[in-house]
Amino acid sequence: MTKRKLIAGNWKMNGNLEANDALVRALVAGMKDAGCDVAVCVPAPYLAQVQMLRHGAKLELGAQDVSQHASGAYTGEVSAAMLREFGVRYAIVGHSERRQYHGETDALVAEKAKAALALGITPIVCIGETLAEREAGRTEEVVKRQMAAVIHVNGHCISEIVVAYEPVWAIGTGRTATPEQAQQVHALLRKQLAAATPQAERVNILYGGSMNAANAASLLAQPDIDGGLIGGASLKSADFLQIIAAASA
Ligand SMILES: O=C[C@H](O)COP(=O)(O)O
Repeated sequence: MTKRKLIAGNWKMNGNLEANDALVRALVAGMKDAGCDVAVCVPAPYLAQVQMLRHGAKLELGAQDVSQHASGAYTGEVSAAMLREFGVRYAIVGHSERRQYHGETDALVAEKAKAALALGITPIVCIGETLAEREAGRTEEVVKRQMAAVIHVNGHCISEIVVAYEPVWAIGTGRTATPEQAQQVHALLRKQLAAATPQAERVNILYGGSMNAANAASLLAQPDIDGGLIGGASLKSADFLQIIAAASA
């Protein structure tokens, strides 16, 4: 049986009550026949709103981050248990924007993935090299290091995660990795997972970085690209629905 692809929207710090309402209603109406899994990762204050709007639909709910701590004096943090109360199925961890602007390290990202898994939330673990790292020929070394940290901490349940390969130079820039460039890294990650678990084929490895309605089909046709983590294009229902359609084909 072929694995279902996963299309996850990452709204980042965008949205408001009115715009979210229109977007989610359009998605729920337009994705009735989706042949892939679909999620939207929304800002924490809107989890309750989107949970209510998606009621009864196949649209899954995701968070954009999760604390590595279970509870306690950690001002500003949101725990996996809290996310669970709002029906959250996925939590992005280690997005490059959090690594870059919030100093998140490989070790912290691995702990966040562990905290999510402990509460039955699937972490979408983001990894990817910067432009400088790619140009220095360090792509393989960087993505392997980021992946290894997550495998090290989550060894026995590593097949339960989702991986998102997001080359930093492709995020929000309109400069997409070619299908071949992305496939090359995805294959490498699959191999690394296979060394850690006999169930590496189960793991959805998503591509992220300027994926849009026009380029989704060619990226998703690659053997190791099992879906997408979509930023900008997930804010427009028509574009996001076209990507969902491409992943359903
Ligand atoms: O999480 C999503 C990625 O950062 C991709 O964002 P983008 O589709 O706007 O390039």
